[in-house]
Order: sequence, then C-alpha cells, then structure tokens
Amino acid sequence: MVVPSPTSMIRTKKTKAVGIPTIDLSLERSQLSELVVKACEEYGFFKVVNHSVPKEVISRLDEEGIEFFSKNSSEKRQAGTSTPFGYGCKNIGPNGDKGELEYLLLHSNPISISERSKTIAKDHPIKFSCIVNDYIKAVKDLTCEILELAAEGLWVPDKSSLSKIIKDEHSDSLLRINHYPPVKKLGNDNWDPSKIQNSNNNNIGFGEHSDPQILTILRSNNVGGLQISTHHGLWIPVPPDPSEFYVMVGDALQVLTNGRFVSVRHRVLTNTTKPRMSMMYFAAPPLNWLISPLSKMVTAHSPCLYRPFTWAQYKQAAYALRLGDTRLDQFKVQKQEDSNDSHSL
Ligand SMILES: C=C1C[C@]23C[C@@]1(O)CC[C@H]2[C@@]12CC[C@H](O)[C@@](C)(C(=O)O1)[C@H]2[C@@H]3C(=O)O
Ligand SMILES: O=C(O)CCC(=O)C(=O)O
Ligand SMILES: [Fe+2]
Repeated sequence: MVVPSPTSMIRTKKTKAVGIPTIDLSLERSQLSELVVKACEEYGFFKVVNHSVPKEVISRLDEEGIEFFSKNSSEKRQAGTSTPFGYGCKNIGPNGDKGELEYLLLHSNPISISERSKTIAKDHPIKFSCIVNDYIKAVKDLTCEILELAAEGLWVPDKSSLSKIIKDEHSDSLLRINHYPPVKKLGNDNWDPSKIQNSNNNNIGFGEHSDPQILTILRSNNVGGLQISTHHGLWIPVPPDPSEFYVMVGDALQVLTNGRFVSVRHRVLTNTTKPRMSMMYFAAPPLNWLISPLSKMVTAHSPCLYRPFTWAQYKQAAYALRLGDTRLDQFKVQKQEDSNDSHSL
C-alpha cells in the first residue's frame, strides 16, 4: 500500500494532508506495480522499505564516506577535482552553481572506479573499489526491479523496456556521495557583510533542481535537509532514514513515459548542528541511447510530447545550463499553433 508516512505529513492552507508515499517491496507484485505508478504520477518520489540491498553493503560505503570526508582539505583535493569525476567542494557543475557541500562523484563503470580509487583511497584502493562496486550492483538491481514494476503498472508489453536501458553494459550511471557540514546561522553578534548579499541562500546545501537521469536511488545518514516540491509547488521535508531508500523520477523517465511521470524537483537545506551524508545512484542510459516516449505511452489522447534525442545530447544540454533550469523544454515537440505562427512570420 502507498502509505503517507506520518512524520512527513504536512497540511496545506486548505488542511489537505500531503505525505510521502512508502512502498513495501514485500507486497504482492500486481499491487506493487500499481503503487509504483501511482507514486511516480503523484509525486515522482517515494520511499521503499523491505528492499534487497544488504545492510553490510550500505554500512561499508557509509564508513568509506565518513573516512574520506574526515580528511583535511589538502588530502581530499588529492583525490582529483571533479571534472566531472572526483572530489568537489562547494562548486556544483560547470556554470557557477554553489552549495554548502563537498562530494565525491564517480562513474559506475568498474574501470573508472578502479582508477579513481587509487587517489580517493590511496592506502586501500582495491577494498574501496570493491565496496563501491558492491553498492552499485545492489542499487542497480533495486533500480531494475522498480523499473520493471513501473513498466508492468503502465501495461507496457515488454516489461524490460525500461530496465534494459540501465542493464546495458555502457550505461552512463553515476554514484555521488554528498557531505554537508553543519552551517551556523548568522546571529546579530556574528555580522558578516559578505554573507548578507547571499542571505537568501545561507541555508541552501544543494539548490533546487530535477535530476536529468531515469531514476535516482537515494539514501542518507540520520540527518535531514532533503525537501521535495509537490506538483503544486509546496516544499515537503523528507524524513531521513538510514536503512531505507528514496526513489526519484528523473527527466529521462518523464520523457520515456511521455510526461505521465514528472521528474521531481528537490533541494537540500543545511543543518545547523549535524553533518548530513547522502549517497545517490543516478541510473542513466548509455550515451548513444535514443530517448523517446515508449510507443505504448503515445496515443491519440496523449500525443508525443518530446522529440527523440540521445542521452549524450541531453547531458550536453544539462551541462550548458544552470542547476535549477528546466532542461526538458528545449526537447518538447512544438504545438501545431506554435509552428503555424512561425510559418506566418
Ligand atoms: C549544474 C549542473 C550540475 C549537474 C550538471 C548541471 O549542469 C545540471 C544538472 C546537475 C546534476 C544534478 C543531478 C546529479 O547530482 C548530477 C551529477 C547530474 O547528473 O546532473 C548533477 C550535475 C553535476 O553536479 O555535475
Ligand atoms: O544530498 C542529497 O540529499 C540530494 C542531492 C542531490 O539532489 C543530488 O546530488 O543531485
Ligand atoms: Fe538531485
């Protein structure tokens, strides 16, 4: 059943309760597929419990993250600056976006992981790459299970039409570990004019955005800060749960479902006392994969909303824009009236 978790229930002005759906993966399959579709349609976001990712696989990556981020900054910089893979601090992407965080960004390809491990975990590179590979394998299986349930719930004839994109050996999936140190709020006795200019941003750990990929599988330590935006533009805080996963619909899945699922906008606010650590698996197609709505999702009532593009083209568009920009607009099919207008000019 999709159960809005009580801790995440908040009320709007009309006192309608909104809560984050929680899906118990031990439920019966036909029920599960309906729940996945409903949650993806309503929020583009849900929590999964009773998943198959072993506890040790999670705790080992946690320990590596804690060990890495506790190093001093010159040691961390030796891991290699993120261009885009490696260690990054405060800079998000190439276009001047800033956040109150540091992170490790890795490609999911085992060869790339093995190369990066030599600088990230100099004294135990093989152990580090095994831990990262094990985590990626387990969350990739979870992603594929969710995508197969989604395809079933959408009555797509080939149940693997979404999961096979991720299973492809050239998939461009990524792993990111974010670390948000506590940020003290400015008091009157701590007046810093240079900070006043950015006073609106003071508590933004990671600015509002949607993820470009198909699906994001997120978990964090016990420190909150993540918020998702509802279709009505309301921000809902996501209660942290170190042993479970949150699932986010990304832009590519919005296109594959012809807009039936909408990618979730989200952001992270910093905590004033405790550090947040989160790890995200971004499930993506191979670079040359042509992304267009699944044929089952295009009907006379739901005409095709997006023109086909490769994942490489989409990434290029994403990296040319700012974090919070809506990147899908440039891939929308022009409406008939719009194209008539342009002819008459
Ligand atoms: C500003 C940017 C950072 C980002 C690439 C982008 O140009 C726009 C999307 C951003 C995002 C969000 C989800 C993931 O964290 C990420 C790795 C991704 O694939 O797209 C980041 C990119 C990044 O930090 O490099
Ligand atoms: O750190 C988090 O909880 C979310 C970060 C995020 O949205 C991202 O890295 O794309
Ligand atoms: Fe994100």
